[in-house]
Amino acid sequence: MTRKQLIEQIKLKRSFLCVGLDTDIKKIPSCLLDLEDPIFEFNKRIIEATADLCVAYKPNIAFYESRGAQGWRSLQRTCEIIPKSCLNIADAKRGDIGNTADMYAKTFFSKEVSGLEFDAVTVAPYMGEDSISPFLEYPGKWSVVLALTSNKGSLDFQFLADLSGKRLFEHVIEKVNALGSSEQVMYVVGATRGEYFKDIRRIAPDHFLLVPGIGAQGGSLQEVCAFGMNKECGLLVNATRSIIYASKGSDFAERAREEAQKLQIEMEQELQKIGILI
Ligand SMILES: O=C(O)c1cc(=O)[nH]c(=O)n1[C@@H]1O[C@H](COP(=O)(O)O)[C@@H](O)[C@H]1O
Repeated sequence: MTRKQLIEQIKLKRSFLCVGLDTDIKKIPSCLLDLEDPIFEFNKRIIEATADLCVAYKPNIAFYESRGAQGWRSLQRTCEIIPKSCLNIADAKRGDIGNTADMYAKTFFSKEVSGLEFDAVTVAPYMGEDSISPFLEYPGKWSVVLALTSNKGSLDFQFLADLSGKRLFEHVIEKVNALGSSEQVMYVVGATRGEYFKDIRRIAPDHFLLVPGIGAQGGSLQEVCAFGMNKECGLLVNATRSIIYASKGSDFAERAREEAQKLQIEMEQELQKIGILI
Protein backbone atom coordinates (compact mmCIF):
# COMPACT_ATOMS: atom_id res chain seq x y z
CA MET A 1 0.00 0.00 0.00
CA THR A 2 1.40 3.38 -1.00
CA ARG A 3 1.41 6.48 1.20
CA LYS A 4 -1.29 8.00 -1.01
CA GLN A 5 -3.49 4.91 -0.70
CA LEU A 6 -3.00 4.88 3.08
CA ILE A 7 -4.08 8.52 3.35
CA GLU A 8 -7.12 7.75 1.16
CA GLN A 9 -8.11 4.91 3.50
CA ILE A 10 -7.73 7.20 6.53
CA LYS A 11 -10.08 9.72 4.93
CA LEU A 12 -12.54 7.05 3.83
CA LYS A 13 -12.72 5.24 7.16
CA ARG A 14 -12.33 8.45 9.19
CA SER A 15 -9.83 6.57 11.29
CA PHE A 16 -6.11 6.06 11.74
CA LEU A 17 -6.49 3.08 14.03
CA CYS A 18 -4.20 0.08 13.90
CA VAL A 19 -5.50 -3.01 15.68
CA GLY A 20 -2.79 -5.17 17.21
CA LEU A 21 -3.17 -8.93 16.90
CA ASP A 22 -1.11 -10.14 19.87
CA THR A 23 -3.15 -13.29 20.14
CA ASP A 24 -2.34 -15.31 23.23
CA ILE A 25 -3.88 -18.76 23.58
CA LYS A 26 -4.11 -18.16 27.35
CA LYS A 27 -6.21 -15.02 26.90
CA ILE A 28 -8.68 -15.96 24.20
CA PRO A 29 -12.22 -17.04 25.14
CA SER A 30 -12.54 -20.68 26.13
CA CYS A 31 -15.38 -21.16 23.61
CA LEU A 32 -12.74 -21.12 20.83
CA LEU A 33 -10.33 -23.62 22.31
CA ASP A 34 -11.88 -26.76 20.82
CA LEU A 35 -11.62 -25.40 17.28
CA GLU A 36 -8.86 -26.67 15.00
CA ASP A 37 -6.96 -23.33 14.94
CA PRO A 38 -8.21 -21.16 17.84
CA ILE A 39 -5.68 -18.37 17.23
CA PHE A 40 -6.79 -17.97 13.62
CA GLU A 41 -10.50 -18.17 14.55
CA PHE A 42 -10.02 -15.45 17.16
CA ASN A 43 -8.20 -13.21 14.68
CA LYS A 44 -10.81 -13.85 12.00
CA ARG A 45 -13.63 -12.72 14.27
CA ILE A 46 -11.69 -9.69 15.48
CA ILE A 47 -10.92 -8.70 11.87
CA GLU A 48 -14.52 -9.19 10.74
CA ALA A 49 -15.71 -7.03 13.67
CA THR A 50 -13.24 -4.17 13.18
CA ALA A 51 -12.19 -3.97 9.51
CA ASP A 52 -14.39 -0.95 8.71
CA LEU A 53 -13.04 0.97 11.74
CA CYS A 54 -9.29 0.64 11.25
CA VAL A 55 -6.70 1.15 8.52
CA ALA A 56 -4.07 -1.31 9.73
CA TYR A 57 -3.56 -4.59 11.56
CA LYS A 58 -0.37 -5.44 13.38
CA PRO A 59 0.19 -9.07 14.31
CA ASN A 60 3.04 -9.24 16.80
CA ILE A 61 5.14 -12.11 15.47
CA ALA A 62 6.28 -13.32 18.93
CA PHE A 63 2.75 -14.51 19.69
CA TYR A 64 2.89 -16.80 16.63
CA GLU A 65 6.56 -17.87 16.60
CA SER A 66 6.27 -18.98 20.21
CA ARG A 67 3.81 -21.68 19.05
CA GLY A 68 6.19 -23.17 16.48
CA ALA A 69 4.93 -24.49 13.14
CA GLN A 70 1.33 -24.31 14.33
CA GLY A 71 1.71 -20.62 15.20
CA TRP A 72 3.34 -19.84 11.87
CA ARG A 73 0.37 -21.47 10.11
CA SER A 74 -2.07 -19.34 12.15
CA LEU A 75 -0.07 -16.27 11.11
CA GLN A 76 -0.17 -17.23 7.41
CA ARG A 77 -3.91 -17.81 7.54
CA THR A 78 -4.41 -14.49 9.36
CA CYS A 79 -2.36 -12.65 6.75
CA GLU A 80 -4.56 -14.07 4.00
CA ILE A 81 -7.75 -12.61 5.49
CA ILE A 82 -6.50 -9.14 6.36
CA PRO A 83 -8.36 -6.93 3.86
CA LYS A 84 -6.26 -5.30 1.15
CA SER A 85 -7.66 -1.94 2.27
CA CYS A 86 -5.71 -2.30 5.53
CA LEU A 87 -1.96 -2.00 5.98
CA ASN A 88 -0.67 -5.35 7.22
CA ILE A 89 2.25 -4.75 9.60
CA ALA A 90 4.50 -7.56 10.84
CA ASP A 91 5.60 -6.44 14.28
CA ALA A 92 8.83 -8.43 14.26
CA LYS A 93 11.38 -5.82 15.43
CA ARG A 94 14.12 -7.42 13.36
CA GLY A 95 17.70 -6.11 13.09
CA ASP A 96 20.87 -7.99 12.10
CA ILE A 97 23.89 -7.79 9.76
CA GLY A 98 23.14 -7.28 6.07
CA ASN A 99 22.96 -10.85 4.76
CA THR A 100 20.77 -11.90 7.69
CA ALA A 101 18.60 -8.80 7.30
CA ASP A 102 18.14 -9.90 3.65
CA MET A 103 16.61 -13.13 4.94
CA TYR A 104 14.36 -11.28 7.39
CA ALA A 105 13.14 -9.04 4.58
CA LYS A 106 12.37 -12.14 2.45
CA THR A 107 10.51 -13.68 5.39
CA PHE A 108 8.04 -10.84 5.64
CA PHE A 109 7.92 -9.40 2.12
CA SER A 110 8.38 -12.32 -0.25
CA LYS A 111 5.41 -14.66 -0.39
CA GLU A 112 7.04 -17.00 -2.91
CA VAL A 113 9.87 -17.66 -0.44
CA SER A 114 8.12 -17.71 2.95
CA GLY A 115 4.42 -18.02 2.22
CA LEU A 116 3.88 -14.69 4.01
CA GLU A 117 3.41 -11.24 2.58
CA PHE A 118 3.17 -8.16 4.74
CA ASP A 119 3.05 -4.51 3.67
CA ALA A 120 5.33 -3.41 6.49
CA VAL A 121 7.72 -4.73 9.11
CA THR A 122 9.03 -3.19 12.32
CA VAL A 123 12.83 -2.89 12.35
CA ALA A 124 15.20 -2.41 15.30
CA PRO A 125 17.94 0.09 14.27
CA TYR A 126 20.63 -0.71 16.86
CA MET A 127 22.87 -2.49 14.31
CA GLY A 128 22.76 0.43 11.87
CA GLU A 129 22.56 0.95 8.13
CA ASP A 130 23.23 -2.56 6.79
CA SER A 131 20.58 -3.98 9.12
CA ILE A 132 17.92 -1.61 7.72
CA SER A 133 18.77 -1.21 4.00
CA PRO A 134 17.70 -4.73 2.88
CA PHE A 135 14.13 -3.98 3.95
CA LEU A 136 14.16 -0.82 1.82
CA GLU A 137 14.92 -2.72 -1.37
CA TYR A 138 11.32 -3.91 -1.73
CA PRO A 139 9.28 -1.42 -3.78
CA GLY A 140 5.92 -0.65 -2.23
CA LYS A 141 6.88 -2.04 1.19
CA TRP A 142 7.34 -0.15 4.45
CA SER A 143 10.07 -0.32 7.08
CA VAL A 144 8.81 0.87 10.45
CA VAL A 145 11.90 1.78 12.44
CA LEU A 146 11.90 1.96 16.24
CA ALA A 147 12.74 5.53 17.25
CA LEU A 148 11.32 6.32 20.69
CA THR A 149 9.56 3.36 22.22
CA SER A 150 6.73 3.30 24.74
CA ASN A 151 8.30 1.07 27.36
CA LYS A 152 10.21 1.93 30.55
CA GLY A 153 13.44 0.54 29.06
CA SER A 154 13.37 3.29 26.41
CA LEU A 155 14.98 5.46 29.11
CA ASP A 156 18.07 3.20 29.18
CA PHE A 157 19.54 4.15 25.77
CA GLN A 158 17.17 6.19 23.63
CA PHE A 159 17.63 9.48 25.53
CA LEU A 160 21.42 9.31 25.77
CA ALA A 161 22.79 12.51 24.22
CA ASP A 162 26.04 13.50 22.52
CA LEU A 163 27.98 16.65 23.46
CA SER A 164 25.71 18.82 21.31
CA GLY A 165 22.65 17.52 23.19
CA LYS A 166 21.36 15.40 20.31
CA ARG A 167 19.73 12.25 21.69
CA LEU A 168 20.03 8.72 20.34
CA PHE A 169 16.46 8.64 19.02
CA GLU A 170 17.19 11.85 17.07
CA HIS A 171 20.36 10.33 15.61
CA VAL A 172 18.36 7.27 14.56
CA ILE A 173 15.74 9.35 12.75
CA GLU A 174 18.31 11.56 11.00
CA LYS A 175 20.31 8.54 9.83
CA VAL A 176 17.26 6.62 8.61
CA ASN A 177 15.86 9.74 6.89
CA ALA A 178 18.96 9.57 4.71
CA LEU A 179 18.36 5.90 3.84
CA GLY A 180 14.74 5.98 2.74
CA SER A 181 11.95 8.43 2.02
CA SER A 182 8.64 9.03 3.79
CA GLU A 183 7.09 6.83 1.07
CA GLN A 184 8.80 3.75 2.52
CA VAL A 185 9.87 4.55 6.10
CA MET A 186 7.76 5.10 9.21
CA TYR A 187 8.97 5.57 12.77
CA VAL A 188 7.68 3.98 15.94
CA VAL A 189 7.04 6.56 18.64
CA GLY A 190 5.30 5.47 21.83
CA ALA A 191 2.11 7.24 22.92
CA THR A 192 3.58 7.37 26.43
CA ARG A 193 6.17 9.87 25.09
CA GLY A 194 3.67 12.57 24.11
CA GLU A 195 5.91 15.50 25.03
CA TYR A 196 8.62 14.41 22.58
CA PHE A 197 6.42 14.33 19.46
CA LYS A 198 7.28 17.99 18.82
CA ASP A 199 11.01 17.18 18.72
CA ILE A 200 10.35 14.26 16.40
CA ARG A 201 8.17 16.29 14.05
CA ARG A 202 11.00 18.83 13.75
CA ILE A 203 13.22 16.18 12.10
CA ALA A 204 10.53 13.99 10.53
CA PRO A 205 7.73 16.36 9.54
CA ASP A 206 6.26 14.18 6.77
CA HIS A 207 6.76 10.63 7.95
CA PHE A 208 3.99 8.44 9.23
CA LEU A 209 4.52 7.54 12.88
CA LEU A 210 3.30 4.22 14.23
CA VAL A 211 2.17 4.97 17.76
CA PRO A 212 1.62 2.12 20.21
CA GLY A 213 0.89 2.69 23.89
CA ILE A 214 -2.66 3.96 24.17
CA GLY A 215 -5.14 1.77 26.05
CA ALA A 216 -3.32 -0.78 28.22
CA GLN A 217 -0.11 1.33 28.49
CA GLY A 218 -1.98 4.53 29.39
CA GLY A 219 -0.90 6.91 26.58
CA SER A 220 -3.27 9.71 25.53
CA LEU A 221 -4.69 9.87 22.01
CA GLN A 222 -5.40 13.61 22.36
CA GLU A 223 -1.84 14.37 23.42
CA VAL A 224 -0.40 12.27 20.58
CA CYS A 225 -2.62 14.11 18.07
CA ALA A 226 -1.88 17.56 19.50
CA PHE A 227 1.87 17.15 19.08
CA GLY A 228 2.22 14.38 16.50
CA MET A 229 -0.30 14.99 13.73
CA ASN A 230 0.81 16.58 10.48
CA LYS A 231 -1.36 18.04 7.73
CA GLU A 232 -2.01 14.61 6.19
CA CYS A 233 -2.60 12.95 9.58
CA GLY A 234 0.78 11.19 9.62
CA LEU A 235 -0.23 8.86 12.44
CA LEU A 236 -1.20 5.24 12.80
CA VAL A 237 -2.25 4.76 16.40
CA ASN A 238 -2.20 1.19 17.65
CA ALA A 239 -4.24 -0.40 20.40
CA THR A 240 -4.08 -4.09 21.14
CA ARG A 241 -5.13 -5.50 24.53
CA SER A 242 -7.76 -2.81 25.16
CA ILE A 243 -9.52 -3.93 21.97
CA ILE A 244 -8.90 -7.62 21.45
CA TYR A 245 -9.30 -8.61 25.11
CA ALA A 246 -12.18 -6.27 25.92
CA SER A 247 -14.18 -9.36 26.88
CA LYS A 248 -13.18 -12.90 27.86
CA GLY A 249 -16.62 -14.21 26.90
CA SER A 250 -18.32 -15.26 23.68
CA ASP A 251 -19.17 -11.58 23.03
CA PHE A 252 -15.45 -10.77 22.55
CA ALA A 253 -15.82 -9.66 18.92
CA GLU A 254 -18.73 -7.29 19.66
CA ARG A 255 -16.85 -5.83 22.62
CA ALA A 256 -13.74 -5.43 20.48
CA ARG A 257 -15.82 -3.55 17.93
CA GLU A 258 -17.19 -1.25 20.63
CA GLU A 259 -13.68 -0.39 21.84
CA ALA A 260 -12.43 0.14 18.29
CA GLN A 261 -15.43 2.34 17.54
CA LYS A 262 -14.78 4.57 20.57
CA LEU A 263 -11.29 5.22 19.24
CA GLN A 264 -12.53 5.70 15.67
CA ILE A 265 -14.97 8.38 16.86
CA GLU A 266 -12.21 10.23 18.72
CA MET A 267 -9.97 9.91 15.66
CA GLU A 268 -12.65 11.30 13.39
CA GLN A 269 -12.81 14.40 15.61
CA GLU A 270 -9.04 14.80 15.37
CA LEU A 271 -9.15 14.44 11.58
CA GLN A 272 -11.87 17.09 11.41
CA LYS A 273 -9.55 19.49 13.23
CA ILE A 274 -6.94 19.26 10.47
CA GLY A 275 -9.64 19.60 7.82
CA ILE A 276 -8.86 16.57 5.65
CA LEU A 277 -12.33 15.02 5.86
CA ILE A 278 -14.89 15.79 3.20
O1 LIG B 1 6.68 -1.73 17.65
C1 LIG B 1 5.65 -1.78 18.37
O2 LIG B 1 4.57 -2.01 17.87
C2 LIG B 1 5.76 -1.39 19.78
C3 LIG B 1 6.70 -0.42 20.07
C4 LIG B 1 6.68 0.22 21.31
O3 LIG B 1 7.41 1.15 21.57
N1 LIG B 1 5.78 -0.21 22.24
C5 LIG B 1 4.88 -1.21 22.00
O4 LIG B 1 4.07 -1.51 22.89
N2 LIG B 1 4.91 -1.86 20.78
C6 LIG B 1 4.00 -2.99 20.51
O5 LIG B 1 2.66 -2.50 20.43
C7 LIG B 1 1.75 -3.41 21.04
C8 LIG B 1 1.09 -2.69 22.21
O6 LIG B 1 0.05 -3.45 22.77
P1 LIG B 1 -0.96 -2.87 23.86
O7 LIG B 1 -0.14 -2.28 24.94
O8 LIG B 1 -1.70 -4.09 24.30
O9 LIG B 1 -1.85 -1.87 23.16
C9 LIG B 1 2.57 -4.64 21.42
O10 LIG B 1 2.54 -5.56 20.34
C10 LIG B 1 3.98 -4.10 21.55
O11 LIG B 1 4.95 -5.07 21.24
